[in-house]
Amino acid sequence: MRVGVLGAGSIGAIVAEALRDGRVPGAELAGVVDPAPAVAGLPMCALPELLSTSDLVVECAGQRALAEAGAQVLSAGCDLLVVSVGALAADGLLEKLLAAGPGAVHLSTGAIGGLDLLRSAALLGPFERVVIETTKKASSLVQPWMSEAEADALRRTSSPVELRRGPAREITAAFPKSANVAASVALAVRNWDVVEAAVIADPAAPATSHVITAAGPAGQYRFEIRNRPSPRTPTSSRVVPYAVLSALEALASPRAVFR
Ligand SMILES: NC(=O)C1=CN([C@@H]2O[C@H](COP(=O)(O)OP(=O)(O)OC[C@H]3O[C@@H](n4cnc5c(N)ncnc54)[C@H](O)[C@@H]3O)[C@@H](O)[C@H]2O)C=CC1
Ligand SMILES: O=C([O-])CC(=O)C(=O)O
Repeated sequence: MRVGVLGAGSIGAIVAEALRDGRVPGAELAGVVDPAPAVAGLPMCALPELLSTSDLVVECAGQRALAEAGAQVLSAGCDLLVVSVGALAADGLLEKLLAAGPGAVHLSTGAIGGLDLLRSAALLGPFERVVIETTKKASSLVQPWMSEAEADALRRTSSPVELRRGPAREITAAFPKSANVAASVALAVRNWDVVEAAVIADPAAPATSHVITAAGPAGQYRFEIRNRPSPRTPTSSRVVPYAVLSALEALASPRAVFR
């Protein structure tokens, strides 16, 4: 399987290096598209060239890049592995991608787990309540839409502060580099409206945490994830490129894969 990488920042660079170095059985690196890659020594190319040489493209370039390039990837016949899952909160984007085929759409589990169980349980009956609370280092959560006063208070805070709480669709759009996981949970439970998401800024947070609680007819669940942040891009957890590599391994050589 020839894999193209769209976006070679903290996630994509690790994915591209592993593919280049032959560390994913059955997969090889077709090329990398990024105007400003995080590392040197990758085989850079333009998007049209990537699409003509890849069987599958991994998007690790951000929500806007997925919205702009996703349909083009799929209509070129490449499968697409999405990391910026939160882009799918935009009205109609998932439908547009699914209609753009022949390429198939895959979603990365990214920074969290439990999605398989939530997905299974949602088949028995709708969840009554689902909450995902994300806590990150305060300084990494400043957003362009914040007022100068709010951004300043966030940089200076000495205690944890809940920045926003609301529907998953709104929170993932408000924190596009930090709350893709809220969209992943909503897609797993098959219902955007039941999922409440919160983003909490903690100046002293040694790790990024995601706490997912869910209750429905199949049972009650609580997943608590504490991830080390990426040293390069602290909004992203260090495990995310390895979630991508695990998915690529399963797609390229499916041997005893959990489904
Ligand atoms: N599903 C999940 O659990 C998670 C999803 N993410 C998503 O992954 C994205 C990438 O994360 P990182 O690698 O940590 O960010 P990063 O900022 O380190 O890297 C992003 C890279 O994409 C490049 N880029 C931007 N627009 C591009 C375009 N149109 N075409 C090609 N390259 C482009 C940038 O130059 C940069 O090198 C985040 O923005 C976020 O949306 C991040 C963490 C977890
Ligand atoms: O990496 C993480 O912990 C989560 C993240 O940034 C996101 O969901 O956008």
